[in-house]
Amino acid sequence: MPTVEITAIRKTFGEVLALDGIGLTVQDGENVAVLGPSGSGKSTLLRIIAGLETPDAGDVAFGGVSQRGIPAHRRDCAIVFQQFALYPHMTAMGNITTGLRYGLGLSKSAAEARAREVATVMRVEHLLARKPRQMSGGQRQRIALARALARRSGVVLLDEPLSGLDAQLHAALRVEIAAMLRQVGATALNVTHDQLDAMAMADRIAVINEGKIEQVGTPDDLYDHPDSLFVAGFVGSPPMNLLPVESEGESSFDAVQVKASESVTLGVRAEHLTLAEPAADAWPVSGLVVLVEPTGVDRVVRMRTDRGEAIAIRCPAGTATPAPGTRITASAPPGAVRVFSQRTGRHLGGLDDAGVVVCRR
Ligand SMILES: Nc1ncnc2c1ncn2[C@@H]1O[C@H](COP(=O)(O)OP(=O)(O)OP(=O)(O)O)[C@@H](O)[C@H]1O
Repeated sequence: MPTVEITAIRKTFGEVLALDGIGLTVQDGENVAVLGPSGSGKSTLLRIIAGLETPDAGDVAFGGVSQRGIPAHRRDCAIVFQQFALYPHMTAMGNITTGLRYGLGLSKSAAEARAREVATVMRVEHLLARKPRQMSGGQRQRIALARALARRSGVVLLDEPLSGLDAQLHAALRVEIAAMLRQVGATALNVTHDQLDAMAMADRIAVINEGKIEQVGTPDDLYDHPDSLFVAGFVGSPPMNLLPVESEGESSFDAVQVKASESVTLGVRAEHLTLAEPAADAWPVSGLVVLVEPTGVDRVVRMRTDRGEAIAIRCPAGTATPAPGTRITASAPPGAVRVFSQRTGRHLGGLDDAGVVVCRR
């Protein structure tokens, strides 16, 4: 399967700069999620890779071959859109085979054999004689995916393939799609605004914001080592707790003095805060309990500090949790705290790096 190389892609729509120098390489057989908020440029990037949109600058290459000037229907890629876009008057079999017959030039019997093969893998054989209106949303999406995979393209592009499905189906199909892509070995790009989908499905995630890539990494990289405030606040559920501090100022961590040449923000994950008796070197942060959310696996205690920051603390299930309105103190091991520049939004590397000193008062 081809490697997809995206180099310095720029795209404007009139005044709007949709993509601002995007570079990304997806390895042979790898599944990369492009994760970002609405309007960040995800769909535009996918459409450029598919050849449905032309970039102002930059290039897309499949397996080392530039796709410049190659029309969408001649590129070795299949795309699954958010809207399933099945032909309503055709059966599922017709929907899968049409492209194979008229796009790839397969005979009717060869196209139908291939459709049956992929339908078996997708467990939708029993739906082949049905028309879209006779299927549920999840079934229609499986057929749309089967249609894309039946092309046996080297590159599979998915644009929010799970949106509009109910929560249970969404979670089930997420697992199936990821397994299916692995099975066919396709090089896949999967656009989503849902970080749980990205974390669950992808080998690596490219986080995109305002037309630029913020960070590319494995789900664990992004979670444990966010390069920017944007990634820290976007990846993870709950997202990283963020505590702004003016330069030479005090933070909501009671025991902590920050000495920095610029204003910084301290970040700490909910599971690194504990309500248990703090270790001697731990950093305490106090506030009022707003809400306790049982998640089944554990409980998330929502607290508001005296400075007004919203803090989430993950507590093991079965432990006693404080009632709303109670004043509590949580604490974090200093090593779990990340420091970000407020000016650039970037991670400053470590507590003592880049002119930032964070120490006990
Ligand atoms: N055909 C177009 N004409 C004008 N502006 C466009 C066009 N397509 C996209 N844009 C603009 O480009 C930016 C990126 O849009 P894009 O659809 O790629 O974002 P997205 O991240 O996929 O968003 P969503 O998750 O809401 O689909 C947005 O500001 C959008 O308004």
